[in-house]
Amino acid sequence: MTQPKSLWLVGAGNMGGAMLRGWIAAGMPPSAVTVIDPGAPAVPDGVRVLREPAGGSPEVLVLAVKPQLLEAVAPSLADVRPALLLSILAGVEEATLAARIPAGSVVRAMPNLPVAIGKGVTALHAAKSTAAMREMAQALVAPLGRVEWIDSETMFDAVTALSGCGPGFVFRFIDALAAAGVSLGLPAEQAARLALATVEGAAAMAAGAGESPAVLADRVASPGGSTREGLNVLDRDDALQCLLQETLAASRQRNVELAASARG
Ligand SMILES: NC(=O)C1=CN([C@@H]2O[C@H](COP(=O)(O)OP(=O)(O)OC[C@H]3O[C@@H](n4cnc5c(N)ncnc54)[C@H](O)[C@@H]3O)[C@@H](O)[C@H]2O)C=CC1
Ligand SMILES: O=C(O)[C@@H]1CCC=N1
Repeated sequence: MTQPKSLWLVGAGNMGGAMLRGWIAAGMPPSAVTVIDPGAPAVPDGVRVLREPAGGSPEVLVLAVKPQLLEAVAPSLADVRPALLLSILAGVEEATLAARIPAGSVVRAMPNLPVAIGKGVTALHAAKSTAAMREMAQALVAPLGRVEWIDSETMFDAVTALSGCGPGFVFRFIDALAAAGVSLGLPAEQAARLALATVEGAAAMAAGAGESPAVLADRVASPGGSTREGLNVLDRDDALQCLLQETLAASRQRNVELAASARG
């Protein structure tokens, strides 16, 4: 990996912390990283933690605070001149970021929580970045899992809804699968183990298979069998499809609102 000489992580909560764990596990030297977070988060050994910037500029600044905090945080970064600003703020556009933080290049990123274990997805977009800083951004997130460049920033809110928020929806599905098992009489703890292992195995199989998930689903559903009966419930009036469309549309709409309020 092309290591940045210095990286500031502004905000090391759930997502910033997950990226930091992923980077350190992938071999980034802790001494290259400074976390700036007044919440005094727990960080890997050797990572410096400051409550606020204390002068100087890093090569890479990763912005990982809540989108609603951009206005409050930006003044403390007004004199910081990173070569690359990598923002993971949901909804907040590159132009909004560039107007507040004087970085050489701005790259927008949308990671998801499994980056902590190197199994995440990170979407990237950069309208005005130099090629070198695009490469730096890509090299930075590559050890965290899959990387996808998004052609148009207008698609970023949709990507955020799908892969950024997606783990939340999958975690909820695992719980719902287990609860449905409990409703059939299974003990709760056993149902939870069965649901989790089933999703883990099915996802790993789908990731490694040459066939689509639709073909794999048909392979589970032997004609006249019980899986088909269950799939008929999910497919009736496109019930599952409609539910997920509504789910992603609601998430995307929230990102649109966050972008509008960050624009000011
Ligand atoms: N949680 C997730 O799965 C994902 C989150 N994101 C984005 O990541 C960003 C952070 O979200 P979470 O980590 O979930 O939130 P969080 O609330 O867990 O973390 C935010 C962190 O910012 C810190 N903070 C507050 N004020 C600060 C300041 N003035 N300077 C520096 N740090 C400050 C807090 O102490 C906290 O540690 C958001 O913009 C969100 O859109 C993006 C993809 C996925
Ligand atoms: O829900 C949130 O605010 C963030 C954005 C993407 C995933 N989590």
